Amino acid sequence: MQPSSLRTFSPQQPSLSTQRKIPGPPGLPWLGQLPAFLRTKFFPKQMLKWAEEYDGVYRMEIVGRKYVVVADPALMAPIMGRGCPGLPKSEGYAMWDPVISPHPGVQGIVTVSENTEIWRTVRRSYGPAMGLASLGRYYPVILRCVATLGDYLTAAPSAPSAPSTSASPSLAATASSTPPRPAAALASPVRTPPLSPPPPPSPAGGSPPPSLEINRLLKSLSLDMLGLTAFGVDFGCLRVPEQAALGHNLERAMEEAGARGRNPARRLLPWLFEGEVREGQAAMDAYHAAVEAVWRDIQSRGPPADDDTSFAAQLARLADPALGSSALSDAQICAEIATVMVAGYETTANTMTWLLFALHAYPEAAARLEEELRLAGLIPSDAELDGAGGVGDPSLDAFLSLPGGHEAISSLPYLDAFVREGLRLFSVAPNGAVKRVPEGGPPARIGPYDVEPGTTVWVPFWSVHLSERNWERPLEFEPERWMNQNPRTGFPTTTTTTTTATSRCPVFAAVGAFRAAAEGGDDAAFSVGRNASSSSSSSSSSSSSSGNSSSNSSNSGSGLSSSKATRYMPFSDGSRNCVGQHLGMLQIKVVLSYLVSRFRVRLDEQRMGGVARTLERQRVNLTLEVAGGMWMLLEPRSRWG
Ligand code: HEM
Repeated sequence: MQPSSLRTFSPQQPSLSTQRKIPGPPGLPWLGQLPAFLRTKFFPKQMLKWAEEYDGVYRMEIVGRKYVVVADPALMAPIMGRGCPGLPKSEGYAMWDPVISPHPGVQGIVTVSENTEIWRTVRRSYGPAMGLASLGRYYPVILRCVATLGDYLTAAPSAPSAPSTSASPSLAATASSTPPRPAAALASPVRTPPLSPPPPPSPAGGSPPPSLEINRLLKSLSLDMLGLTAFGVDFGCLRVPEQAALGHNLERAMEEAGARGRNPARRLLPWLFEGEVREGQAAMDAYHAAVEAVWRDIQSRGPPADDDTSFAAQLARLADPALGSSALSDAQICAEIATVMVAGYETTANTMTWLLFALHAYPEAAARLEEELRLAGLIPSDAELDGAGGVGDPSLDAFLSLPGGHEAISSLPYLDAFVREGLRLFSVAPNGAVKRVPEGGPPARIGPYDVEPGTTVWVPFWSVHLSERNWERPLEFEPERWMNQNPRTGFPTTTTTTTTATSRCPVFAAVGAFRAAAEGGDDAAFSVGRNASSSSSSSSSSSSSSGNSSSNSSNSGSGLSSSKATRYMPFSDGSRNCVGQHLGMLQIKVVLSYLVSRFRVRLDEQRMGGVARTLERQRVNLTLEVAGGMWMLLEPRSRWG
């Protein structure tokens, strides 16, 4: 089947169809497709199979609940809220609330269903802290963290939070303007973290590097980066093993909340589950204590300076009593801190993990990336390594002396393509976005369909990113495909050949007409019934509210410039897209390029059973990970590491 970007559809006005006309897999009465979900080990694959079978839109029912699943790029806008308010999020997100806050009813911006006034206020305030213009302030902090990981991996003296005793003379220059705070009492350890011990120093040309569970290390790195960039707090997860308990508590808390969401008996009859629920609750309590400690730390700094638009400063402003009734309470601010940690922790760490895996699994792409980094001067030459005389970190120096700094790194074309392709093939949020058509209102119009109130509308990113109807060779890792693709929509930046769609029935013909309209940017095709005449949250729905102005403007110059179709949404899309996407991308690019600069990265084939076996071990709680961790060998490029 051809990718939809290559199709032409007749632009006839489609006739509306009811939800019942949407095809879907057979299911049992009331249970619906539940047995199929329970049978499958990795349900994103099952959903992808159905997306292929039913041409991108299908209907499901699970325990009496109605779902419409959409993987068709042309139908996304009215769901996600691109150029229109979009649908509210499913109330199902509330299952994560016990992690976000110990206070019933207090939510963070990621779980709140409607785009409420608080959501708008918070989101708007994050703009200056998380937008592209703010990235410069975070770059040295990110470098500091990744250099600490590099030192840890080579068992060199770890890069401390006090730059003066740094292993690298140039690390001192990376001190941020806001000095990081020590993390005393932040972690409240509940579980002992099984961090891989640092490998013993390897003599030059000596024995092969030891195997390391890299995902755990990258999770610690991710928390350290979040702590320093977002809150100005040094969690020290990489340096101080006990501090890594913060990540463990967060994961355990998420696991417990997920288990309670799937099985309400766990909440109602906790004694049935022996110590598990108690242990899960203890992890949640410890996590909340850590979050409160972060907030106390931010408060202890006093009112932020006028020109301070850091994330911590913006949080402090949200709580300013001068805002009167609009000021957020301590509980609400803590919920926002907890939210940002939930949202930015595993997503970033697991993406970095899959990208390191990609270096091994796709050696040609890895070689091209290495070549680009070498040409940019980011992989020190042998002469530079020898000249370093074993002092400091030549890789870090190369990054620090790169003209253009973080902007130069962000715009390396192959690195960008490599990361984007990784975010597609290893969709770290495979479940995607889950929305709903509100009860008691009109149906939502999605493409040619009227979708009934009370229906859950599910956009699984795994299906969107890996469907054969959306992409050519979707299961191949081809960074090259990004060389002429709009980074936001995933569609080619030049108009390409077109073919005729196969229409299996009149409903599909109607869908086809909507696709044509989507690719032509016909707004009329995207009105969502319930909101067509409402302006309720439209003012805040554009990504500019998060300072993501470049996201929208990146369409310009594209052959699909006015298009609302999108087949690429690792950071979601529309009004509820990711606030931290620019920061996340920068972290990922710096970490990946730094590790390539300093190490040769290989999978521990023996332990992981090879590339295919590793892929078979993909699993998902909230994010895509590998069961049992990712064991890898990182061989220093030189004896200095
Ligand atoms: C590779 C890294 C990341 C990926 C792939 C990612 C992906 C996503 C996705 C898919 C959503 C939408 C979730 C949903 O609607 O169910 C989201 C929302 C969000 N993300 Fe990220 N994220 C990443 C990093 C970060 C970072 C580093 C931060 C913060 C520092 C962050 C903060 C948020 C917040 C606050 C939201 C909620 C926005 C709202 O609902 O208005 N994310 N992210």
